[in-house]
Amino acid sequence: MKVFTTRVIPEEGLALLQRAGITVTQWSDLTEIPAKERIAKCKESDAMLFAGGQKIDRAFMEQCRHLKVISLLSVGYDNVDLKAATELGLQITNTPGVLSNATADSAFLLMQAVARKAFFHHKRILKGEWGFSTPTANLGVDIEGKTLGIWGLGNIGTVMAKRCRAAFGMKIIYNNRHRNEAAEKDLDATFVSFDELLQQSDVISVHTSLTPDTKEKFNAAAFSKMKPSAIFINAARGGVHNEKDLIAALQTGQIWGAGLDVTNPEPMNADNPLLEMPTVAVLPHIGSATIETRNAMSRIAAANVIAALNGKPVPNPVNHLYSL
Ligand SMILES: NC(=O)C1=CN([C@@H]2O[C@H](COP(=O)(O)OP(=O)(O)OC[C@H]3O[C@@H](n4cnc5c(N)ncnc54)[C@H](OP(=O)(O)O)[C@@H]3O)[C@@H](O)[C@H]2O)C=CC1
Ligand SMILES: O=CC(=O)O
Repeated sequence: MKVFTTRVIPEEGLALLQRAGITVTQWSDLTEIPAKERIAKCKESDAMLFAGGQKIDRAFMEQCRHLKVISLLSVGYDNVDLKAATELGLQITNTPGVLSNATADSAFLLMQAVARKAFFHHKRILKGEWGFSTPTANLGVDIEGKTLGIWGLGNIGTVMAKRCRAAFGMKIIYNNRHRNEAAEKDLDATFVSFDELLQQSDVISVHTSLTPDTKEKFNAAAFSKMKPSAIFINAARGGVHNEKDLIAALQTGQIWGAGLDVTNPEPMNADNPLLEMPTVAVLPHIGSATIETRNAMSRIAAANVIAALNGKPVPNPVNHLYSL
């Protein structure tokens, strides 16, 4: 049995595949595998393991119907045409749960970096601009006791809420499509409408998946309803906010700051005005990028491949989610 991986995967997942007697071929180049090459590799393989957000569309999958599984090394599957996959009988799997802590930690880090303008100060020091500090200079804002609004209180959103409650005694409000009663009980979280979330939050942290419903939900209309002191955090997908509208909201003081682990497009251009703003912090989509977490993700992605190649039920299917 043969699996092709579109990026070099962490050691632990690789070892699991090899121990299961599967021949692993990896795309070791640091650039994205070209589309033609990807089809050629698919034709030689029984399974594919995808890392990164490369589009997996109907045209590609029509040529790869023989695959026993397309195993994603990610929890997000917005890059896959799930409807087409299911119609073509292709199993798609993901790696939920194990990356929730690391990803929430990146949102937590961004929240504090924005509140204290940490990235801006770091850039100034690099430029030799330590400067003369006065009691009214270099001021950020406190987080303690403020209201955190989570949009998408699922696995990652719940960890972010826990962290913020434990560290800063934040009051938690949230908006989902469905109420999360367990989190309401555990975190004393209050379900609010989307507009109430915008109006009441001091920090809004986005943790929804990217879907037609969530696409560019944070646009001019949404930013105009937020507090001028609000911090916007997005560690989900860049497509959930409209970048032009975010820039305008920051420039006109409609909101105070923004922390982004995800941008649209990725990578962000180095001349993007967001990178020059004192109350903005940007990370290059590193939410799950810790040694422990990426190894855990690779073990799960490998387990999905091994199950599929052995004709067993895959542990983490996502096909059923396309109709939700
Ligand atoms: N920055 C990074 O590196 C990473 C980013 N991610 C992103 O984070 C996302 C969330 O991951 P995870 O927490 O594991 O997923 P979950 O499925 O556990 O949580 C997603 C949440 O979003 C809610 N949601 C979905 N659609 C809507 C909507 N239209 N309006 C309001 N809420 C909605 C869901 O609740 P309900 O359906 O009840 O409304 C659910 O609570 C991933 O899809 C991925 O895109 C993930 C890992 C790393
Ligand atoms: O963005 C990362 C993911 O796991 O989804």
